[in-house]
Amino acid sequence: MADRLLEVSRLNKTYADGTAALRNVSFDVRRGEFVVIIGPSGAGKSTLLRCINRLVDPTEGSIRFGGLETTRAGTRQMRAFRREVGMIFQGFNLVQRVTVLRNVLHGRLGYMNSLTGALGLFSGKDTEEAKKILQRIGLAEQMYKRADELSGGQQQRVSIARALSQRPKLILADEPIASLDPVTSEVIMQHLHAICDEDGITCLVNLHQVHVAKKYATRIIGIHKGIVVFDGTPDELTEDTTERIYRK
Ligand SMILES: Nc1ncnc2c1ncn2[C@@H]1O[C@H](COP(=O)(O)OP(=O)(O)OP(=O)(O)O)[C@@H](O)[C@H]1O
Repeated sequence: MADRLLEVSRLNKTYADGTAALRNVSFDVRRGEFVVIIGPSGAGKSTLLRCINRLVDPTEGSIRFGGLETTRAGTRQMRAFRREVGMIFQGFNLVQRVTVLRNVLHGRLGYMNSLTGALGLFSGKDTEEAKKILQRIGLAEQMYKRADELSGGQQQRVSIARALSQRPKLILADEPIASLDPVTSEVIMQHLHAICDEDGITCLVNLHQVHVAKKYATRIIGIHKGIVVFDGTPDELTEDTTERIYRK
């Protein structure tokens, strides 16, 4: 189907110590979906996102992104793939000592050659674009501050802005609100959801909070011990199913 962006098929990941983190995971994601992955600690949520962005090598199975089999992609194809996939992490992963604006511009590095990238020679167009993104996410006044001068919620907004500056087709967010208070978490989820919705960006988010998943997801995938045990709409996720996902 043409509107399928991601196809995960019979994915297995067993770590070197024998831990089976993912078992036969299969699902497709259509363009524009906002998918939330839930499951208890250790269920395999991070491993799944890391296999999709190729930070972790799957043991078996296939991951197709826009038709590209990422598990067999060459260097050039991986470079293009990395430009099209934005990552958001629990710990923000910003460069603390540089400005907010420069952190956002780092999203453009995949489009530059290694020399201009290493020297930080961002174009005027990229800089203007980064400023617009910061305005959009409510951080225009902070753009010349160092990243470490910002609150956790502001830093996470910077990391959303950095992902956006890549002009991604897919955003993978690994527990983006796990270290934030409930009010700040809400702000982050609102920004992430609104941006993906407005720009037609597909999003996969790992979350621990079921009520947040139900509020924002167009679709929820529940993982228990490496197995997909639920895949449906927020309305279809009953209390019984939630208990099944989180059972010990
Ligand atoms: N590098 C690794 N080596 C060995 N085992 C690992 C490694 N990374 C994760 N695991 C194990 O794989 C399983 C899945 O872990 P993963 O971090 O993917 O789960 P998770 O659902 O994201 O958990 P959390 O919500 O706590 O982050 C766990 O049993 C974990 O201990």
